[in-house]
Amino acid sequence: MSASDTALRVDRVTRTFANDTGIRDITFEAANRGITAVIGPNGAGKTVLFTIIAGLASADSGHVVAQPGARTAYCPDVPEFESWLTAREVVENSAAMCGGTPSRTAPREALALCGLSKVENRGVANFSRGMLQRLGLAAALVLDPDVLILDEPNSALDPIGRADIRAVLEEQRQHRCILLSSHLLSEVEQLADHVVVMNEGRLISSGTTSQLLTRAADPTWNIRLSTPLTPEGARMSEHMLRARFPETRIRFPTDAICQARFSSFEQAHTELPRLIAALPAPLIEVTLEGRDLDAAFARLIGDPHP
Ligand SMILES: Nc1ncnc2c1ncn2[C@@H]1O[C@H](COP(=O)(O)OP(=O)(O)OP(=O)(O)O)[C@@H](O)[C@H]1O
Repeated sequence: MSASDTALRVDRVTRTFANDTGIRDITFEAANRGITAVIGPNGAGKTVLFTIIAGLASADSGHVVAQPGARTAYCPDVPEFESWLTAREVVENSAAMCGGTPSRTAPREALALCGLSKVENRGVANFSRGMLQRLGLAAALVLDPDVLILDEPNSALDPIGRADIRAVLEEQRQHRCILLSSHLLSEVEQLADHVVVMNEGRLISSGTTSQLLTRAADPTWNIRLSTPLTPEGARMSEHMLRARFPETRIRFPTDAICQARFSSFEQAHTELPRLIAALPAPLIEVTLEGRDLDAAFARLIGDPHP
């Protein structure tokens, strides 16, 4: 990533606590347009990292380098607001912190974007956690930040709310650097350009979403046949294919799927087309097993039961 494409560089950031928890030696870069997701199990250090990037906490060592004059907004997972304010007042107060610089997003527009127009005049005291999350995002958007940090922005949202916020982030990614953490890995997979994986305070992987999926994937393919085989046909095919491809683990988990596990992606590159040609029926689909972020994440953090 060139310096002009980089919104911020996290350089060997360490912050530890008395109980030996915290984060250690975290280094990565985030692009100035797009979504960088930070994922990791509970206690991995995502919030500690975000509060340091946002300037709300300091590191023991290391640096966070942003573009000169860049504005940062941080939204915690369930933000808290003064209970006597209305939603609109919360967002207007936030906009007032812009210090006279015109924001790309006006308060009422931000409320509308986050699905809060109908309740903009309601007091926030009785807002649900999901509504507070929407409001936190609206209050952050009116600041027109160059770096928008969202700590688990969808943890309290229902499926419709998640789709709404996903649409907002899809649009906002064109204007700013968005850093987000989430345990909903299917959401991350749809949204993120770059994924940073943390575990027990350390960075264990950083790369584009597709690099991560490929790096963590197993060289196992499921080949779906157009016509199911008889049990006898499947047994005979398995026998014949195993004899012909002795280095590949071949089985028929169902009567219409041949599963082939290669020793490496390199071996698969040469063997998979030959195996397909040797199948007893035409195929309709070839998919890489476990090529989703949940499976990649489980493998990266060493979960023996992904
Ligand atoms: N102020 C603090 N004092 C002591 N320990 C802390 C403090 N803040 C965080 N920790 C510890 O640092 C570790 C990382 O915490 P953090 O909240 O960043 O995790 P997380 O990845 O955000 O987890 P979750 O997914 O559960 O939100 C945890 O073990 C936590 O107990």
